[in-house]
Amino acid sequence: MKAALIGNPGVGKSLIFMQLTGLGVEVGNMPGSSIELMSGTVCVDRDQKEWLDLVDMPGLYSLDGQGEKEVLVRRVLEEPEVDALIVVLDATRFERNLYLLLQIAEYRIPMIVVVNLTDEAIKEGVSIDTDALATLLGVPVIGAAAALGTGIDQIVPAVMKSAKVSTIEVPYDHQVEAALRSFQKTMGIGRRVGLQAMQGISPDPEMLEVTAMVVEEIENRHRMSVNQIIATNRHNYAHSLSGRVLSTGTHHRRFDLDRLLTRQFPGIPILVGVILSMLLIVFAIGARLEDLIVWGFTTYLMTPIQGLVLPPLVAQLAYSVVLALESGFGIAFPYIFTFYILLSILEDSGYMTRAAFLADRAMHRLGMHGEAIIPLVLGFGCNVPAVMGTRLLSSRRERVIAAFLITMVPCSARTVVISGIVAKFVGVLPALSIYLIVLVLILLTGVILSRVTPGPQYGMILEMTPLRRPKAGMVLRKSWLRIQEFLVIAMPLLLISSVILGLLGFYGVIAMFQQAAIPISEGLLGLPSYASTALLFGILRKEMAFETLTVLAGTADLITVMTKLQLYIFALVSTLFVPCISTIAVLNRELGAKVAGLITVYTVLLGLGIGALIHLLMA
Ligand SMILES: Nc1nc2c(ncn2[C@@H]2O[C@H](COP(=O)(O)OP(=O)(O)OP(=O)(O)O)[C@@H](O)[C@H]2O)c(=O)[nH]1
Ligand SMILES: [Mg+2]
Repeated sequence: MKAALIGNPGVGKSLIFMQLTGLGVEVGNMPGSSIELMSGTVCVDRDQKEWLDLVDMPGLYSLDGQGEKEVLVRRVLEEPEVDALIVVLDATRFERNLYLLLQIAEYRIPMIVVVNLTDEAIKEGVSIDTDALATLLGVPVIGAAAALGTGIDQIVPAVMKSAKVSTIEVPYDHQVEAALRSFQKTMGIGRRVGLQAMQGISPDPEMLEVTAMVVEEIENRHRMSVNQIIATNRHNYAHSLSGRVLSTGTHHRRFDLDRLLTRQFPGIPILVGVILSMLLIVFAIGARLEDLIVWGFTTYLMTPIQGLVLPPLVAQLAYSVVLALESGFGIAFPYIFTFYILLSILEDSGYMTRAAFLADRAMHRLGMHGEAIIPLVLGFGCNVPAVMGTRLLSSRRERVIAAFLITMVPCSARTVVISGIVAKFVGVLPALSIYLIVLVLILLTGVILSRVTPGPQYGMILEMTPLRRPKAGMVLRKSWLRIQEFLVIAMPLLLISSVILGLLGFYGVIAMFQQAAIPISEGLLGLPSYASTALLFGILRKEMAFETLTVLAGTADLITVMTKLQLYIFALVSTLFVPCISTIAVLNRELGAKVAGLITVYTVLLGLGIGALIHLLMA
């Protein structure tokens, strides 16, 4: 048996999925945490070997529309394998959640309803009569608070035993109803298919042609689009249903934190403060952890290996492997993990949506909406999931712009380079100035792109998720999940490329490259010639630029072999210069080779250009 979780964004579908299957998925207090289907199994009865296949779907506000998520979810609903739906509703946004439920009911798939977030609702003085709702809908209704684990144990038994097709039906405008009846009679098509066809959603061009004529007639009479008529009917019905089951008590609002966070003042200074403190914490904690892990690696692995007498090629290979492990675990891990923890706290507290709200105006200048700030901020962690996160944006135009800007955002690996080289040897202020330069370049690039990128702009619906106290277990779990992704994607790549580059070095190919690149490294940027090799390694994983530089310079105390200006330029260029291989791969997958190629060329030119400019001005 197969069941799918469906509902608005941020209602707790992924949390319920996780609790039922024990599998880790992204849970976040911001819209669009899930963008892909995720499936797992739940053991219903061990003795009878009974299993329930469960699918977690991305959240959406409506099933109409041609967005990627809508198309994806509709496809699942049309699959004959889906035996039951678990419709998850947010008790604190009940009426709007019912709107989607009414649409889901039109698919006539057996379902159960979970009214989640009842703990939040109680705080707001809202209560929902689940029995009355069950009677109105004709399906089982479970009250739940997934974060506390209440109600979760009733879900699977209800799905297995009592899921039913809901009896609820929206009464539409009588002309729409008449049209639906005539479609049924003449073409034998059901209510849901007819409604969708009237809204232009159908795989059958003939049907669209027939419905288009009817639609035109209705629209002429109502002076309103059929989409609007249908949506209004649903809204009104959801409103009346909600009125019959929801009651509000008096609720006292304490201190209104939201007003502080979402106004230009003091919202913007707070936002800047939050981002700055995040960076400083990552610098500080990451550096401590890094010292500790690198020390361990050197003492227990590197030194013993160097002590062994091995054939040169074997020694080189062993060295490459240890180097990759060290740069993965020792250098990237401490910064990335610290960053992910902070990011998860921000997400779960609900602050991210406040940031998006504040950023909306600025984002419009860049040809995007406020919600684009979410993937952009994710980019500080790792560009790869951030580029995947652009799927939540509504148009390709926005996705292309966002992808361009995301690849410029200093990810945690670049933070490693900046903090390990500049913050450590040059100073904290110069390190922050790199972020400032990058920010200015991102803004300029955004303004230019929004002028030159063709395509329509859409309106935005940004969900203001409630402010909540993040839960430690959840934050750790999510950070761990993300770091696993990093280990799975990045570590193998790091190992392979470290070995390949080690071999290239062994056979003298790198020396040739280094020689050929002297006009750029020494001439254009004023760096030592081996810097070009370090930059080349940086394409694999950004922090490897730093690691390689140390190796080639022959000392971890870089300040003894390079000037402060050289270190600064090196860090700046490697920050801007080409996204890493994994990012290029995901850009290629998400937006095509052309966009991936353009972004790559642009960032190379930008990195070299800015580096050369600073060299010219300061040297
Ligand atoms: N207080 C409270 N918080 C909850 C409850 N259920 C979920 N949450 C929180 O709500 C946020 C959103 O949960 P998710 O499980 O990511 O929601 P989702 O429906 O999968 O969201 P999308 O994937 O964006 O559609 C997370 O911060 C959860 O911890 C609940 O019953 N009570
Ligand atoms: Mg989810």
